[in-house]
Amino acid sequence: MTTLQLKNIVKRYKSQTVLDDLSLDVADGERLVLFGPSGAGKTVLLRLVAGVIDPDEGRVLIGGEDMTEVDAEHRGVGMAFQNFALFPHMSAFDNIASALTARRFSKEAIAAGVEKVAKLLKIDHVLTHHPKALSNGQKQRTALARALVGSPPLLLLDDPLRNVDAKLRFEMRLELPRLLAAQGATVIYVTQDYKEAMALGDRIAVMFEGQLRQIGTPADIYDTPAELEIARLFGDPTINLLDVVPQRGPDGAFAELSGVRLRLPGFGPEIVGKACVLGIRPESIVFSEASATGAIPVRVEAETPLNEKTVTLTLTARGREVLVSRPAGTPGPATGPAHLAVNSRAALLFDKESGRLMRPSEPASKRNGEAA
Ligand SMILES: Nc1ncnc2c1ncn2[C@@H]1O[C@H](COP(=O)(O)OP(=O)(O)OP(=O)(O)O)[C@@H](O)[C@H]1O
Repeated sequence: MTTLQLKNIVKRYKSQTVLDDLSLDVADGERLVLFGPSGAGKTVLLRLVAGVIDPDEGRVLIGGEDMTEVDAEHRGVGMAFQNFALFPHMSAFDNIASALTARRFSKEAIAAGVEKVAKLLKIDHVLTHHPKALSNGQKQRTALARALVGSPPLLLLDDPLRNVDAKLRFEMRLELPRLLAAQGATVIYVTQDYKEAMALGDRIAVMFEGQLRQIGTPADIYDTPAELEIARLFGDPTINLLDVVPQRGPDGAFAELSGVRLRLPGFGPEIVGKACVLGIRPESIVFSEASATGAIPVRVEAETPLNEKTVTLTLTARGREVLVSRPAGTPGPATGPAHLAVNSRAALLFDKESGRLMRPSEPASKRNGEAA
């Protein structure tokens, strides 16, 4: 059963169309991450599902029932906001309990519910505190506890980790999937952080300017981003993007890098002579011997050691920057001349004009048989 269906939703504020004919299906128990830049319309979409605002056009179905005209409190939806939105005059306990009091639970049932979720979120020792006496992390957990306490079948979380420090964000990124899975709820989770999106989402819906531009598993989005803009937003260091005009060779199309031919497996005459952008993730490139087939000469400019990887900036013969990423602790070249081997099967080709990903015309099985 589909828990949530949005059908052709349009939302306008004055002359601005904030949600533009948006349709989306979220399956029962699925964790869908809504990812996109600031102003994309993510919060408006969540508020619309919650029933806090109404669409100008389109329908909102929850559990197969049309809820478009139903009030927020009767939709069975839990929501946590990025700014916590806690009641300042209430204790953490009362803030969490406020989600239940409207539903006429007994005092004992409320206390049991609040304590259970507070323990889970490790805030059971601060339940008597008012928000001003809570750290940002505790406020964030209190807001989350309030959203979780009634075990709503549909949970809407609006960038709940945005205002917490990096350490807590890291911890919560690990903890939240387990916590949300234990709840068994269907979750829509908004974030602008691609790592959070990849860690938390069964699927990621990428949103720009009120439209969903791509929906897929984290691997789908990372490996085959539908647009240049999406490719740029996923990955650290960011994907290498190089302008190329593919040419025709004896074995199919190729692009030239530092005077060396990089084959574009599966692509045919349709891309020859066309302005394209070649996308190569830094981890799809390794340093190689000068004598290796297809070795691309570069100059190593600088190296940046990060936590789990080392990133090297290189320049091609034409002065184009290419980043290479390798696991930390593995040997790399000194500054000066070096050679690169590119895994051409992992290379992506985008139409420069439209920014759309171009798909190879030959089936993958045939391409897999070719040398990289
Ligand atoms: N009540 C409102 N009145 C007028 N415009 C609004 C209103 N609420 C939202 N908007 C506009 O709708 C657009 C989308 O806003 P929204 O808050 O959904 O973006 P977002 O993707 O959640 O961004 P962020 O990640 O920064 O929270 C913005 O241009 C915003 O200015």
